[in-house]
Amino acid sequence: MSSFLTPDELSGDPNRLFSVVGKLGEGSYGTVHKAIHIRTSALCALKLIPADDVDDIDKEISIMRGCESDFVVQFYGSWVWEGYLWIAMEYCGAGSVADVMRIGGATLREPQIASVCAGVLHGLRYLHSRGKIHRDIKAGNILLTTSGAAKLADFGVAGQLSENNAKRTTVIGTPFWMAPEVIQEVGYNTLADIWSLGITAIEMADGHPPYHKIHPMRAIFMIPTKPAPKLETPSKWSDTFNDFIARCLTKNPAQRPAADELLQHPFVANAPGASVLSETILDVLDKIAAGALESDEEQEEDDTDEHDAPDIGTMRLDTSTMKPIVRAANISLATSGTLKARGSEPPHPSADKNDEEDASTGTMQFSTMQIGTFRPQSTVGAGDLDNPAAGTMHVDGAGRSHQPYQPAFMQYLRAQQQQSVQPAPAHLPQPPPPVDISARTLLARLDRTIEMEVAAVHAKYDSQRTALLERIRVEEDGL
Ligand SMILES: Nc1ncnc2c1ncn2[C@@H]1O[C@H](COP(=O)(O)OP(=O)(O)OP(=O)(O)O)[C@@H](O)[C@H]1O
Repeated sequence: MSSFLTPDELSGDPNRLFSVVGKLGEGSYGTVHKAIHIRTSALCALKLIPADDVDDIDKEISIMRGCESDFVVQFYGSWVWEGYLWIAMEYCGAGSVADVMRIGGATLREPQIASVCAGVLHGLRYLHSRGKIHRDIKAGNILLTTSGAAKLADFGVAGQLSENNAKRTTVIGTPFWMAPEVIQEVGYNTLADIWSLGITAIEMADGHPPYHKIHPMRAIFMIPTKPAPKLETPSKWSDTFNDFIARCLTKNPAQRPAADELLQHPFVANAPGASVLSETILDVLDKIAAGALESDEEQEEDDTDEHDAPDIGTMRLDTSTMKPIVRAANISLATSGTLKARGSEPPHPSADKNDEEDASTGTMQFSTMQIGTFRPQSTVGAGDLDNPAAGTMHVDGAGRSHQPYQPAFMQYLRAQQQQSVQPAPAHLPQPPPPVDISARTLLARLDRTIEMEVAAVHAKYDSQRTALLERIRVEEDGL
């Protein structure tokens, strides 16, 4: 699939090209919105990143731009416009695998995990054959279409290997999913992604990665020193699945199989097609339509009161200090359309107390400052978009502060949001309920309805087709 954008649309103000339907989620670098390309009516996802970290951003774009695979989210175009980088990309209607598990309230079944792993391995085979390392494989970075196809996304920390530089040493990724050799800084290559896939398979089965109850900074020390993790209850799963995980989680990268080889493993070689996820996705879309996101938001607010510790997002390198940065992925709610983003598991509330354990316990002494810097969401540019009340100011190189630019559609969405949440003062009569629904709201509703109908048609087609194929197979076998 190539971009629907014409060359002249790739310059100038992107506001004129898209009608934004609502927010899909928020990562550690920016916000993602569902949008319609006005000229073609094509749906797409728009990622907005404050353009103050140009090196990182250029890398994400150049890696995405060069990819043409059904297993990698398609890049359509990008613009730098008044302080923000806009990236238009393929829209994946079911959100991330992490979203599906969270909103569905359940982990995935073994055939579903096999189907996702097969998609991820196809995506990795494609990337690795081009010398690219994803470096952040986890359920939150695997997107699903409404028909259940898995695609790799979020190339914010991906790396490119060259002939002169066949191994990387930068510590990067999300702590629980990191391969031992990445943490040890002994040099790593594409096989680091295979380790992260093994951890992701455990995440899809158990609902969280190994060591999730331990502070991520401590987990970083445990991953290289402890034996490779396994499923929480191996006996609940097939031997084939247990073996697939053991192969991915081979501690010595020299013995770890590559994506090509793993695609022959019976766990993925016999994996069912994407339709195995259809029912779960339909259920999730139903829950969203029934207001699951709204109740989720309330829950999120309650949780925020209880736990002060930040969610841990992807680690990236601070180019000025050459130390990893852990940005808090304090993610807010999708206002319409698809799914809310989910960060990594929050660190255990009591974990900080244990940061500096006695070396005699076998745990290395460390403090978070040695590993990197926690940056609360309020200091991350993207957070400013949604929280003008926090009044966060950006400071430019000359020390001048300035309010961040807001794209026109963000101002519109925010005004709409404020209208819907601000109660009238108690002493004034309540205004009559609004009867004049805006065209944008109607369009958003229409879009959501059609999307669900298309997903339902897909699911129906897939199940009838599977049944007919089975009948054909039985009839032909009987001949
Ligand atoms: N192409 C897309 N189609 C549909 N939803 C998307 C798309 N891209 C992102 N999203 C949604 O937006 C959320 C945020 O995505 P983003 O890539 O900014 O951050 P993340 O990967 O969740 O976090 P981090 O950057 O910390 O790894 C995703 O979790 C997903 O719910």
